[in-house]
Amino acid sequence: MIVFYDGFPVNALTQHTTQPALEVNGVVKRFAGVEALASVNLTLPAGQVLALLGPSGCGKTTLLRCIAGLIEPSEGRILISGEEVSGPRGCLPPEARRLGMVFQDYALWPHMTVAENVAFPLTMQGIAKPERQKKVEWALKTVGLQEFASRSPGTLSGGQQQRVALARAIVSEPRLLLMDEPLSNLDKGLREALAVEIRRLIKSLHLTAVFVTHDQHEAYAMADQVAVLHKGVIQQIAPAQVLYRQPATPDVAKFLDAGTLMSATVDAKGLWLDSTLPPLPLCLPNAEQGHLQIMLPRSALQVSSIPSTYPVEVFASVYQGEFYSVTLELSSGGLRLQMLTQDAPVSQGYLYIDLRQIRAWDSNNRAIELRSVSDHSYI
Ligand SMILES: Nc1ncnc2c1ncn2[C@@H]1O[C@H](COP(=O)(O)OP(=O)(O)OP(=O)(O)O)[C@@H](O)[C@H]1O
Repeated sequence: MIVFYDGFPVNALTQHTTQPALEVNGVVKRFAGVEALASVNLTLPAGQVLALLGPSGCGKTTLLRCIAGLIEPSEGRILISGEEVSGPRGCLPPEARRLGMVFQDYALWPHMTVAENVAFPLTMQGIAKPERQKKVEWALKTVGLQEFASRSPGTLSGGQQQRVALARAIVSEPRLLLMDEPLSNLDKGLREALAVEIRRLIKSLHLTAVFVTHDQHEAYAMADQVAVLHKGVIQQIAPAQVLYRQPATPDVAKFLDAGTLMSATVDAKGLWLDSTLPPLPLCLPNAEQGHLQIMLPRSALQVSSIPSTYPVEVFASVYQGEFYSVTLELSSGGLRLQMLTQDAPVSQGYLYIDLRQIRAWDSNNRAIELRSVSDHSYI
């Protein structure tokens, strides 16, 4: 089937198939003495955008480069649209993988015009000039830069240069679009605008894309699924809302800064945040006892003037535009908790906690479900 976008055929972009666009199976990458990736598995359906998110050194770029064919995995297989591009039988070079790539520093050739930069992959493929011109025109129009075709990249702004890089990445109808920190060289306002623009473009062309970022807001703005990496391991792959509300491990919760992470103890009396405070009415299934890691999400906390078991004081409050980021101190214990509020916080009050929102993990970092032993969800 040939599909047209803005009058131009984009057949290869819109291959309708049930095959995943990308499969990564048991990929390990070792550099001398460093295991950058430890058995990574993921499957990305066609038409989806995946963000690789995580702290510096967690292996995001290594994974993207393995998918691109820029480095060879030590173990495992990578399939693009069902074709093995990396595995025990060897590795296809990047140029044979039919990918589009966008880099953080744009990687445009300064001695070529914008149009020549965009045409470059087509020239390498030996595509004849008339077709090349047509496709370059389409790609530049798609990113809104048709007026800039004869300009030198050096005369463009950062955002415009990244759009040229994007045009070059899509011009040869890639099976997969790969982007390495595509927005991190741009200032905040432009980053947000371009994130939305890139996502719209990817969706309108029915592309499948994988991008690396260390910025969770960028990941949420652009991706359908976010994979959080920690020390070469994918800890969780999920849509942003699931990730934020139900982080699979304490490392994910910590990286997303989704609330206050702390250790706690559970016994027959309840969940103890601190030995000087009354326990929360929560228990484990089968009445197990022991040490846990828990997270109290910001959204689970409220402060009221109506007395509760937990008197609190506002330790610090930072106005952040539409809300205040507040650090509370539990009066009796000195324990500090993070919360958000839209109204200017009063200096003291009583804490109410939505018990249903508390997340817990056992000593092996496995998520476990807490059960309420109270009739109330807020205490
Ligand atoms: N060519 C290399 N030789 C040796 N070690 C490497 C090489 N490339 C990456 N590493 C190591 O592998 C680990 C993962 O690096 P990688 O660049 O994938 O992380 P990252 O998550 O992309 O980090 P950042 O956000 O800082 O770019 C790091 O410990 C890094 O030092």
